[in-house]
Amino acid sequence: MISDRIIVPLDVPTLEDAIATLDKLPQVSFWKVGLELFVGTGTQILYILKERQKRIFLDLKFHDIPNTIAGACRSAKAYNVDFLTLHATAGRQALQAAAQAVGVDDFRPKLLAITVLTSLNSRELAFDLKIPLELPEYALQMALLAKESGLDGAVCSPQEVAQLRRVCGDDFLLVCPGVRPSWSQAGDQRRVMTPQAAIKAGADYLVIGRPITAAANPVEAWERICEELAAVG
Ligand SMILES: O=C(O)c1cc(=O)[nH]c(=O)n1[C@@H]1O[C@H](COP(=O)(O)O)[C@@H](O)[C@H]1O
Repeated sequence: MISDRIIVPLDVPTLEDAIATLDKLPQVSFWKVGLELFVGTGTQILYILKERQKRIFLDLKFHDIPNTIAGACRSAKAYNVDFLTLHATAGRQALQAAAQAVGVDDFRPKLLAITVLTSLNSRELAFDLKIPLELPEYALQMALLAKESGLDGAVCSPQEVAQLRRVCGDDFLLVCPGVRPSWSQAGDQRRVMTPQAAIKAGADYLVIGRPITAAANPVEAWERICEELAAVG
């Protein structure tokens, strides 16, 4: 089902808020737990999601030295989450250490590398971060580094997903935040596309938060996105 390819982030500060969001949207099968909720409330939400038989994307975006990354990945594996993120810019050794730490069994989380955050534009990449490559080329290089290092996939903007799909192949998972239906606000996202365009361009999964969770009627927003995606076929 196309709706199983939409991941909704639980970007809220408390467990009560998270549970209220889960209760409001029982149709959602895949939830993302990120820094705000995890730092604020710890691991309890992971058990709640498991009890409700939901898939879990643990988005802690590790960025550290290889030894620390490996330990963090081993610790995260214990929660039986489906996806886990780390920054490609942690470097080849750290990415390889992460892949080795989670192992090859069926219960390991799929490791996804952040390429270039969807809140950045090409000007910031060049002038603030001093990256001399064009943004799409840099995102592609980060994805290739992740693939060569043994990761399962990458997180990228929908604006780069077609190129990453072409070069990285069909068995490399591509997860796209920065997704905005035509009727929603971009907010702090800089490189956005609509859900239909992102799926057509080759995304496996879409991360869509505020257009659903901050909508006046989240269920209606969710259904509208699902209907729009169903039309893609
Ligand atoms: O790793 C992520 O999920 C992520 C990577 C990225 O480049 N951009 C990005 O927005 N995200 C996450 O995707 C979600 C997007 O939420 P909305 O902007 O509300 O749709 C947030 O939870 C972000 O932390």
